[in-house]
Amino acid sequence: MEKNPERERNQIMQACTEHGLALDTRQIEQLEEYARLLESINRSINLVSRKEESSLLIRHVFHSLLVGFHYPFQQGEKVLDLGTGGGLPGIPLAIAYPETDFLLIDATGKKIDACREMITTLGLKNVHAKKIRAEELTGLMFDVVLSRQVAPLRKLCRYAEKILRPEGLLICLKGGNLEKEIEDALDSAQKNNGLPSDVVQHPLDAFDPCFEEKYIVIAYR
Ligand SMILES: C[S@@+](CC[C@H](N)C(=O)[O-])C[C@H]1O[C@@H](n2cnc3c(N)ncnc32)[C@H](O)[C@@H]1O
Repeated sequence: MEKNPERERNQIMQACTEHGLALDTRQIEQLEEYARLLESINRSINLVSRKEESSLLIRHVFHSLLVGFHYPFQQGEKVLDLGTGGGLPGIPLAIAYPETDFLLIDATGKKIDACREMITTLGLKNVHAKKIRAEELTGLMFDVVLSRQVAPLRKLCRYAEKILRPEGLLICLKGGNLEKEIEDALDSAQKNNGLPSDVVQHPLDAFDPCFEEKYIVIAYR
């Protein structure tokens, strides 16, 4: 799809306003700058699919912001982005919610280096990046664990249940038919007395045709 920056900006601003996510001019500029940095770094490090670069602002940045339509992050909350890659969904959400603390983790060091470079360039103070595997993370607790296109729900639940506060949520961005995956996660949780006790799936196709068969999946304790 051909880029139309003004149309994309208006699309994002309108949807965010309608869903109670107020973004000021500086935040919009930071989101666009992040999309440019991602596109540029993506030429040397594979952070996002290259064939999708033309509408990167919509496919990746807007897609990440949609989490905020279902979970408005609060001041002082601690959020983990597990398997962040090039900072998705953590960096767009850190821009949109400057009073919330985000930690981005990934098993791949060069992706974390790229995240750190983008965080510094964008001047973000509420987001940090660390090279570590999810299963090695100890001593930290989070209000929300986020994950976009990383692992089956059952596996993400096993990681998240050890690091989520009692009322905490696991929020995933996923695609395709998720019925079997959700059933597996619920079965496994019942056997292990773990996360999740319930899973809710929210379709995203109303926000843009490129989100057809994409969902926000929320796993509750
Ligand atoms: C398909 S990429 C998605 C990246 C990003 N979330 C996005 O939406 O563009 C999956 C990422 O998860 C990371 N990953 C997979 N398993 C992980 C684990 N157990 N701990 C930390 N990172 C992991 C990989 O290194 C990779 O960068």
